[in-house]
Amino acid sequence: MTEALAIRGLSKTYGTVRAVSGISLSIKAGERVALIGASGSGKSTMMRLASGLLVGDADGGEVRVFGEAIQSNGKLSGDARRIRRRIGLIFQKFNLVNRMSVLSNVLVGSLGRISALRGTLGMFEHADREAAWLAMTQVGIEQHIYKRAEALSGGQQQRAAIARALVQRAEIIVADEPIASLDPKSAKRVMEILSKLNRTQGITLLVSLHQVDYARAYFDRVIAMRAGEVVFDGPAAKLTPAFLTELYGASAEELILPGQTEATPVMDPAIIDVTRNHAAELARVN
Ligand SMILES: Nc1ncnc2c1ncn2[C@@H]1O[C@H](COP(=O)(O)OP(=O)(O)OP(=O)(O)O)[C@@H](O)[C@H]1O
Repeated sequence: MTEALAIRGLSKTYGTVRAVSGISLSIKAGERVALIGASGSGKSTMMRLASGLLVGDADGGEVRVFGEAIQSNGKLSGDARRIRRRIGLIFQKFNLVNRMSVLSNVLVGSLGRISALRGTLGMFEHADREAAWLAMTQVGIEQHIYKRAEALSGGQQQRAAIARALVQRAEIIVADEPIASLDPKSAKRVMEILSKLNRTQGITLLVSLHQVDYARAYFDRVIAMRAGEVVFDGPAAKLTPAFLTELYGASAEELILPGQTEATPVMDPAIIDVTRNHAAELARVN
């Protein structure tokens, strides 16, 4: 089976903090993989490295997306932008441009495919708009098409972000704590949509979660991180409370008891960069 994501010997150090330490893993096309770990275990860093939003240390690590190196030896590939189009990025804080319509936000997904001129003039073709409409119906937000993104609930905004990834024709969705800011009902809906996209369209999923219950309910395979390393990679069913306590000691509580440690909604520089790019692209097309 095709390898969607191949990570070999990847590390990332911030000053004296070893955020990711020599990770190697492989995710096959069509797999759904949850990434769990206590706060600070390296999940976000790993996902940014995997998506080419961040480069690893210059000591031999490599990330391949569908066979193409997006980064190696601490350097981003010259083709990183093109390769990254195969990855749909979903963040905890949705990353929509608030003052733009839901439609415009979803159409951003097609910007990588159309010419710069058409993008600049906002000349989306009928097919682009149709794809945006279809994606919005798939996630159930078509009735909000002309509303500003900021007028939507958190769950609806996250679904708009998923629709944008669909318009982008993402083959793998890398979602960094996509449900951490949502109420349980909205969280369940988002997880069901991601799961359905995996089943019906074969979209590969790599999703980080704070709550192991969701990992067990929606994923076949779970990768658990601790202090920058992979400490478990196997079936979700194995993650019993006793096993989690063995892996994490007292920190297991934040994974076992949902809602105990809501992640702080701080935007980091990489995410701000992505938002800025979307905003600049949207400003050009509107
Ligand atoms: N930009 C940065 N500068 C310095 N240190 C960082 C930076 N980003 C992450 N770190 C550190 O790297 C380690 C891993 O952080 P990371 O955000 O990847 O963990 P996480 O598992 O995603 O945590 P959380 O669940 O709280 O989001 C932590 O010790 C963190 O403080």
